[in-house]
Amino acid sequence: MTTILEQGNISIHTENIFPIIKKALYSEHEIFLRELVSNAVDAIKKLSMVARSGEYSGDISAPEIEIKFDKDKKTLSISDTGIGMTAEEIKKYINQVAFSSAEEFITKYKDSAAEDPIIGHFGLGFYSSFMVASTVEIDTFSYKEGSEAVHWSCDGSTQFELSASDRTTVGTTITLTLMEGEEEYLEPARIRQLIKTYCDFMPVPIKIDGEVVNKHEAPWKQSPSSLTDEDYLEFYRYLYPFQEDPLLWIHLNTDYPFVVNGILYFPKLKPDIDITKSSIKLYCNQVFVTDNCEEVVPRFLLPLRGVIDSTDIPLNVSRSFLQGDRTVRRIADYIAKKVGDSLKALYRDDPAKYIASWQDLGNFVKFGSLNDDKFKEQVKDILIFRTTAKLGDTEAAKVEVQTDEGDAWSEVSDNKPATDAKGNFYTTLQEYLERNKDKHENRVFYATDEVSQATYIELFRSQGLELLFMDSFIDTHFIPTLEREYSDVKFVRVDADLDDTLLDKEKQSEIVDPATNKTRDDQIKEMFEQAINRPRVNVKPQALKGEGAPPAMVLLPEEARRMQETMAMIQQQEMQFPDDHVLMVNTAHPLIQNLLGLSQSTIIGADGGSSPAGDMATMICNQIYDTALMAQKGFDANGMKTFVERSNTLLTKLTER
Ligand SMILES: Nc1ncnc2c1ncn2[C@@H]1O[C@H](COP(=O)(O)OP(=O)(O)OP(=O)(O)O)[C@@H](O)[C@H]1O
Repeated sequence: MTTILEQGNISIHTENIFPIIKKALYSEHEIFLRELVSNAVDAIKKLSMVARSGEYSGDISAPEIEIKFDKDKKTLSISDTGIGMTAEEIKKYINQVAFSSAEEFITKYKDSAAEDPIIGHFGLGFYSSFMVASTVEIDTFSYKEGSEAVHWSCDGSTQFELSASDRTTVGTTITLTLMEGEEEYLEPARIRQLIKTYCDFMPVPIKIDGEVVNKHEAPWKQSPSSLTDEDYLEFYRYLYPFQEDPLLWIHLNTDYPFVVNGILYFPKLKPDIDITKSSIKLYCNQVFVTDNCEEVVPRFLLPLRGVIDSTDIPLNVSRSFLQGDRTVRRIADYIAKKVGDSLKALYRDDPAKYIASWQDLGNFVKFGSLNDDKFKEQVKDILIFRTTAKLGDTEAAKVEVQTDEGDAWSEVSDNKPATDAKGNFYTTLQEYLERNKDKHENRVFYATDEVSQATYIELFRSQGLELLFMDSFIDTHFIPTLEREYSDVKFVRVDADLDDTLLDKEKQSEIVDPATNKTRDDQIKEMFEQAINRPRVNVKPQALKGEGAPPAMVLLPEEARRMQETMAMIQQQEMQFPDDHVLMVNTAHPLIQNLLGLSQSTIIGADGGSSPAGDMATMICNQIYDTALMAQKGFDANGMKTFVERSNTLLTKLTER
């Protein structure tokens, strides 16, 4: 058994702890203003609660806070029309550090307090004024009947003085005599700027030199039904002046299991966006806390903008505390889920708007999916791609949406697939795979550039094959994620390889030269190989279906191209066009058939040297190759010169005949 030698109370010497509270509790001096104005707002709220309960019958119609300066006396004063304090209350709440009235007050007036929460909690904020003031005075007159106005003063030591005051109006004035070095707080412009930062949305008008300087209405605290689109946009423009309007917004509104209000806006995402920086502003009860929201907002939501307000996020806490805090993590999860739900609801209720914003919204949804598995799961049904298919009425947008009431999932389907402004249709990957499973099961054909891949796209389209456009800057990174998700599915770029459905099997090559066992395809391959004379180009004769199919196409096999893209990304360079590529020669095209005839006619007449027809065939092979290359990449100066010269020579020769 342990023998207890002594038991007792730990004693704290106020003289020692006081400087610590004054200096170390707050990182920045300017915070004092936020604290004093918060106290003033609390006092005003308290008076109106008391009035509502019938305990006060005086006038509460013009609540306000007024800030005044006296440069000669070096004083700054903050007056409020709040509840005031009696001498007893000063002794209790001010003289006893870390003794807040909030708890007592909230217990007593709990119905009103739930509607309009009090900011202060700790009973420390007032003392932050000693960071900048050598003397702090309180002049206060309580609403309580029979009370007398009192004056309190303290010079920063643990001594105070309490005396009678000649104040006649209910409320409180706090007067700070500023210390040397803190004169900046005598400048109205500086105080105005601090009020704008910290107190702009506090619910009471704050006057400096007779003029109200804060906005004093917080749209995020209003009910969404009372706000118009224009109100939301106006608020966005107020928060982020000179920025492009946002695509859409979400109004957060929850009381349980924690209080979170806010408005989050989706801006247009630019490729050069800094995804590690947040510009969401964090508030606690309409008091600005920080615009570094990295801990409260999931990383992938950082590109969003707007305001989050939560009483459950403590005001005076450090970064590391926020990171480890369970409530903060749950708030972050809640926000992510809410964002996902809102996007689903938009897709369900207004697919046209969803599609119209998709160009930008899509980047965001993909970015979120890349970064957060839960979010990926949530948005997988609303991840859409522009398709070359013309979708009929039955191919409706389907999405499951969680109802607000609970966990019931309802499947909603609308019969008219929406299009974008240009009449393009959009589809989910699931729908694409389902629609095309008979033609090409588990293969997704995609294009990344409508202009440069036009020939390829046209070939697919003419054969009734459906292509998806994956042409945003994030898609290159996103395709591998999709492949992991749909492990049986292969993604093939339109210029990677020709699908069997595009080939005319009946025109497959038969043996034409019994002596050498060569097929016609072999002859075509040889002819091109000799003519273009590029060992790294793989000439591949194939018969394409369809009259519109081109005589030749340059193909970049999927795997090799992706390797090249990754290399380019690592080296932060643009992708070089690979020397190793495929030249697909369409043996079904009349030009190729004629060309083979032309080159063979030269063999007969040839005596070892070059013949005019042979030269012509070589020239045409090169022209065909260059034209095919042109669909993939531009020429360099030399290539362009050769191409133009050869074109002119060919035309000249043609007209000579
Ligand atoms: N302007 C004021 N009018 C009336 N009472 C006030 C005023 N300023 C302070 N008080 C009283 O003094 C108490 C202590 O204030 P203080 O700022 O130190 O702490 P708090 O506001 O309760 O909590 P926090 O530390 O979170 O700010 C308050 O709870 C309130 O009762």
